[in-house]
Amino acid sequence: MLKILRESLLNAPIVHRGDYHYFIHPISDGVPRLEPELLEEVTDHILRMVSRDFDKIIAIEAMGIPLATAISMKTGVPFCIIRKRAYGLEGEIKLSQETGYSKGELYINDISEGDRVLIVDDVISTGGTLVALTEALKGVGATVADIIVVIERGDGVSRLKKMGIDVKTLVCIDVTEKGVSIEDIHE
Ligand SMILES: O=P(O)(O)OC[C@H]1O[C@H](OP(=O)(O)OP(=O)(O)O)[C@H](O)[C@@H]1O
Ligand code: HPA
Repeated sequence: MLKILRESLLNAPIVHRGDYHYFIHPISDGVPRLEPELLEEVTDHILRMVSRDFDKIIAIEAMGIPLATAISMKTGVPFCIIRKRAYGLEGEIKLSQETGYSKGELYINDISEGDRVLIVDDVISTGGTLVALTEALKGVGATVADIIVVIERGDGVSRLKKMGIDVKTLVCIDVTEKGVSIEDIHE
């Protein structure tokens, strides 16, 4: 299980974004191409790890989108995208996103009080994105049924755990300038 994910991570190239060693991978970048076999391997695994008790899937632009699309088609549950662009619709919520290498704004639309959401994303690193998103969802009154992230690096998961928020991940990696190594894989 997760054979394609494991092998593709071990072959991922590294580039520098300031001091940050950034790995480039089909799931986190769509580069190189995302083969359907990898997307299916990852999506099937996600569906084995989460409770099925959600009525909306939330994806974070950009690379949460292919995952949410596949999960939506397998479950019949609709998905909403947290966008980097404002629409100016009534009720739109703006949040500040800070990652290990970038800062920007995210905008939530069409999430309401009482929604039970599955949050899906490609990578968790510092946890900055998920901290901001989960706080905003709490403000809206939505319930988070599960948070599932494919690739874990850094201390984001323990940062969220200290806040009482459980994040499930498929694989935990370490990234140096030499490449990716696998620390833990949830097969
Ligand atoms: O845990 P953090 O340090 O917050 O990092 C994780 C975030 O970084 C990436 O987003 P990015 O803004 O690079 O978007 P992308 O999906 O467009 O690559 C990734 O998709 C997560 O959303
Ligand atoms: O190193 C990374 N690579 C791809 N996406 C990411 N999102 C956070 N860190 C990374």
